[in-house]
Amino acid sequence: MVSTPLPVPAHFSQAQQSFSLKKRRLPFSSSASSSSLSPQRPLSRSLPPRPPSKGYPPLSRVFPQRRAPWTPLSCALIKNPPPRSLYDPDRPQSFFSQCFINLGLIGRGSFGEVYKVKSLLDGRQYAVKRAVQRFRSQAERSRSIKEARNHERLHPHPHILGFSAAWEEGGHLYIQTELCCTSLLLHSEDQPSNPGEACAWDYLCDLLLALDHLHSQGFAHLDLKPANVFLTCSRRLKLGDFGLLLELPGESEEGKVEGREKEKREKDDAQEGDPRYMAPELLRGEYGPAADVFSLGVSILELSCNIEVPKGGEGWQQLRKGCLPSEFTNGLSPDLQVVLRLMLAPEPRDRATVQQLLALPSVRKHRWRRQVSLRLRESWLSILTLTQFILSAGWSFLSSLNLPFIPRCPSPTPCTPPRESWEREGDVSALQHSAMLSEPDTLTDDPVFLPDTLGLRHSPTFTHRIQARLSLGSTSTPLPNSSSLACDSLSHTPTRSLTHTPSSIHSNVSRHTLPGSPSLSPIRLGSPTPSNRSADPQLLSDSPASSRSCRSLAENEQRSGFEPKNLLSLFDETT
Ligand SMILES: Nc1ncnc2c1ncn2[C@@H]1O[C@H](COP(=O)(O)OP(=O)(O)OP(=O)(O)O)[C@@H](O)[C@H]1O
Repeated sequence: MVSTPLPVPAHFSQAQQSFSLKKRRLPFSSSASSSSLSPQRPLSRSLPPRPPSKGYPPLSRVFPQRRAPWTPLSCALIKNPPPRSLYDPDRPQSFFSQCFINLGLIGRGSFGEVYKVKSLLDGRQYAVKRAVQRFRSQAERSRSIKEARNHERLHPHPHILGFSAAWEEGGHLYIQTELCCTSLLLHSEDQPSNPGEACAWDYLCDLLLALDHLHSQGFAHLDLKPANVFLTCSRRLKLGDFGLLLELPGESEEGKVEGREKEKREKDDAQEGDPRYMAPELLRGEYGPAADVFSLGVSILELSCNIEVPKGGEGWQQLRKGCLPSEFTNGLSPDLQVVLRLMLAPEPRDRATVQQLLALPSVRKHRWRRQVSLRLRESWLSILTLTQFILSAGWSFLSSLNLPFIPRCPSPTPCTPPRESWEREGDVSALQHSAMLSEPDTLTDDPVFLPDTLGLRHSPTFTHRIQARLSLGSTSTPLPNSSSLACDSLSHTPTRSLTHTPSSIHSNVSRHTLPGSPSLSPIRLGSPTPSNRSADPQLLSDSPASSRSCRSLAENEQRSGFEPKNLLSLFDETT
């Protein structure tokens, strides 16, 4: 009997037809300038476009707007709010500005921006994901809260991204999690060559342990893919992004009935994950832990064979019928091929469970090796960090003694930076200045969240979701550049529409300014009124206050060691 091909969702229509070798990410500098939004990139990382906005809270131009209050969303934060000495709601600064030092933007996804921060509560570094869009409906708000609460409910595990807190402020959702180095997708694309089978076994062992923990707690992830897996500095894998997490029905009879109702509600709510990693039974509405095993199988196939997995077409159908691309998998060891077949069985009941996979002799052997190498690497890293700390503490102690035989660090000689970096510096300072000079709007965004422009790494799904949104399904529309996208998604008021070119690392402009950045009081930008003249140093000379701030600006610029020289002054100096 000829089996009917599986129905293909509408958004699969622009899919790659088959398997192809993975394209390597360009070196960082060039990829930053050419931007990850290059139209040549394969259409391989998209998810269905988000539903259109159903409305937006009205803003009054007549009555002053008040910042929407800070609302803790995670249970831990509700029970233990930060002490008033750290966060005082009566102060004009946001909760984020009062409790964290923003160390910079580390990534941008379709849903939010991720910042590296230092918590002022415990002095440790975290990642804070901030939704770029305000909640547009109550349903969206409930979904986001559910994501945060579900993540919080997962007990800590060495292979699950640690959750710290979630809150809402100014209509934006914030989720504070453990800080990692990068995502598995970015890491594998950054490798100069195929990471090989040994790495694939490591990834498999870590992720099987993560899934085992998740499934034993009664959850299914439903969106497992390399972009949702993070790597720590010791190369330990952590499963993250619990946006589609599904709670499975309980074991007891009572629990089963209640669970089935809950499951039905959850399923009605459930969204589709990335089509490339999606298990075939999800299209029939059968959600369960087996779907995670299939997605893990596709991820390991992708990583071990270094291929782009198709998101539709014949290749997609074949993979869901249990046919692996032999031209790629023939190079793998028989053990890994067996494991892949067990994970990619078309029917969920034929598919191996996580427990069965963990019990396989080949997996047990690699698991043991992986544990040893992880422990060694983590111990080595701890020793390095400790040594570094002791050395720097010792050095600062010796320097404070002013001993004659301790050489002083020579102050950096000012040099003329290459032209490109002037331009970038100029862009950044323009950005910083515009942020510092603009009056903090009670409703608009906190200036700590200025858009980063260069060095910013969009999460791979971001580009394609934006493209999907822009072209509404047509791939022919060329993508705008990243700066215009940043403006598009981030500017809420005309004064904030930034027309700069991609520029350097996002910097922190809050009450916690980074060392060397000028600390100016907020002044509105716009036409040259007395209050905004400080934006232009030439206009400053006539007011004492403004000349003071100009001087401090100039001093700061000198301190930073970059002072563009013109050719005439260089000529004067030499003659
Ligand atoms: N905890 C973290 N530690 C380090 N980097 C992170 C962390 N969380 C996210 N990132 C970085 O930020 C980028 C964007 O994050 P993320 O993918 O979670 O956003 P998103 O909006 O959920 O994206 P999408 O929904 O498109 O997957 C990632 O590619 C990753 O590089």
